[in-house]
Amino acid sequence: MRDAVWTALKTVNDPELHRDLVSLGMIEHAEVEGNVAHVKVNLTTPACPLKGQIEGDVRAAVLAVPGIQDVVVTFGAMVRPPAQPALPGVKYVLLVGSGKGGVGKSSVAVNLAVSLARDGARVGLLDADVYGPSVAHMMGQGGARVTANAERKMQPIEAHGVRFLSMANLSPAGQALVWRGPMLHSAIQQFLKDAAWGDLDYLIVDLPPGTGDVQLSLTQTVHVTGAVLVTTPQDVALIDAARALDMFRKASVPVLGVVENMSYFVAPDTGLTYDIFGRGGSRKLGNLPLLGEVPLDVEARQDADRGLPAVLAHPQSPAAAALTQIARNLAGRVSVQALAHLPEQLPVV
Ligand SMILES: Nc1ncnc2c1ncn2[C@@H]1O[C@H](COP(=O)(O)OP(=O)(O)OP(=O)(O)O)[C@@H](O)[C@H]1O
Repeated sequence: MRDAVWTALKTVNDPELHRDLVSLGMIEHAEVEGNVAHVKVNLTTPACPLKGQIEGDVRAAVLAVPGIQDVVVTFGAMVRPPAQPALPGVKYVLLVGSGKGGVGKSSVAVNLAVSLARDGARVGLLDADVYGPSVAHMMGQGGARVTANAERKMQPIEAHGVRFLSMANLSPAGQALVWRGPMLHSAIQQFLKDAAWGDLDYLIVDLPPGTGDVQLSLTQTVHVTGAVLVTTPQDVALIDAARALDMFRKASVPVLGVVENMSYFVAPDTGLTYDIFGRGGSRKLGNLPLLGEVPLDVEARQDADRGLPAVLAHPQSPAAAALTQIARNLAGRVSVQALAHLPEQLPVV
């Protein structure tokens, strides 16, 4: 019966990778006790967006095996290392960029990082928005100071399950940075290479808005896995987003998808929906996967101001639910991209 269960599992495909779970090395074990099958599936990311579907497909396939009365499906997860790690110990570097300022790029970066960590991934967050570093405040750590460890490396600050570094925790509050390109380049290098990030599945990088020195520095310093483009749906934002898209393409950074922020607003008193900036506008950016639409949300803004990311403070709110799903969709896209060129048979992890 055990063999029949394995044969049944070979008919279940990962919905995104379009290959069966056995050849993908995702079945950690499949045993039969009496008439109950116990199957452990090792996902390619703890933030798997299709866990429910995989569970349903496994159950259906195994229950079809004659003699099996019940199936217990458990899950583990290990983010597979890419062929080329981004940095020593860091599997994937994901840039969060925008064309225009103020479209919610930092809010998205913070909530993506916290959401992936909540799902069980090891996550770092680098605030590379050196001119307007807001990540520290949004993480509730505006007053914290970065220290050096025994090896004289910068020690990331830990908050909400995420390790992060921001210029805001290095320079005195309220002081402007007046830096030229080469200084910025070395600051970014230090943040990436002279910091004790430890082992990370994902390092999320909040870029400054627009197309400039920092973006270039980053793509020259590490192997970037991909970028997420945040935009609001109105034409003036989309024009700048298209420019950012072009920059990523020229730097050979794959754009993993678009987040449409401030997509719509649901009035709390009437429940009526208002498309203030023109919902769905980000589809004009062409054939990019839409990772999700985040509504305008007063609570999410208040949460950001008091340093508690919305996915933690109000996880059930529509904005937080959208951000959680976006984080999972992104993790799914990273797995797909990383595992796109698979050998025929992968070892079980
Ligand atoms: N969906 C949303 N609903 C309500 N407020 C939001 C939403 N997204 C972002 N905000 C608020 O809008 C403001 C700007 O957001 P944020 O700082 O994330 O933008 P940004 O694109 O990173 O800006 P910058 O150009 O400074 O880098 C913040 O006060 C944030 O809390």
